[in-house]
Amino acid sequence: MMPKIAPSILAADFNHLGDDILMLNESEADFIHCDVMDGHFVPNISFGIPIVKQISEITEKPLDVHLMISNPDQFIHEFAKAGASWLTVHYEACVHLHRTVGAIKEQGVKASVCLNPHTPVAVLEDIVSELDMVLLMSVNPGFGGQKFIPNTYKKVKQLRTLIQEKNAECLIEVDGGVNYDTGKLLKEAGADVLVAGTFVFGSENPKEIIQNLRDL
Ligand SMILES: O=C(CO)[C@@H](O)[C@H](O)COP(=O)(O)O
Repeated sequence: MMPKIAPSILAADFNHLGDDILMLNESEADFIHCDVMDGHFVPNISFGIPIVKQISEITEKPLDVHLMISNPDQFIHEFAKAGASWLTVHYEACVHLHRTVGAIKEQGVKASVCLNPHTPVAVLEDIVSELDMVLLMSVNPGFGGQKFIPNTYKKVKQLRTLIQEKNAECLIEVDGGVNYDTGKLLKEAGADVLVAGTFVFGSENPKEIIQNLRDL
């Protein structure tokens, strides 16, 4: 099956963000991936609710909002109101993960949980059947343009096995260092959604890159 492609606007040109969003409307992108960073859970600050809201006003694509923040429960309602179709929280940031997932669903938003590179897939055993998506980080979260961590291929396969064992209906998304080479191997390992920032926006022709990633 063709992977879905979620360009990460962290690598977009923020002086012309509107133009990049309109360009994505014309592309084959399946989602727009929005990386929200708080300078506490991750060592970087990106953007927050007002930017997500403004993007939602002009995009035709579902917004896939990745919350790299501490205490995400505090902001679920606000991000849902701002137009998120998908909300991803970090396993490592949630003490009561089951409650947090329930709170996301109560807003009518698809619920997703993210694992950092060091967190084993097995921690999701008792929650995977409640999830719409799992996001596997293939770099340490906080920055675009980092090198892909190859252990991710094994985690994708383990997660696919877990999803099958539990009869869950849950997409596998991978984020960080995605290009044609890593993207192809991720697809073969069983990934459903590829997030790509630098590879898309660092190119002369982002729409072509998105198309080619889908056709891998
Ligand atoms: O969440 C993150 C970084 O924390 C990612 O979404 C990156 O933004 C992916 O960027 P590239 O590795 O594709 O540049």
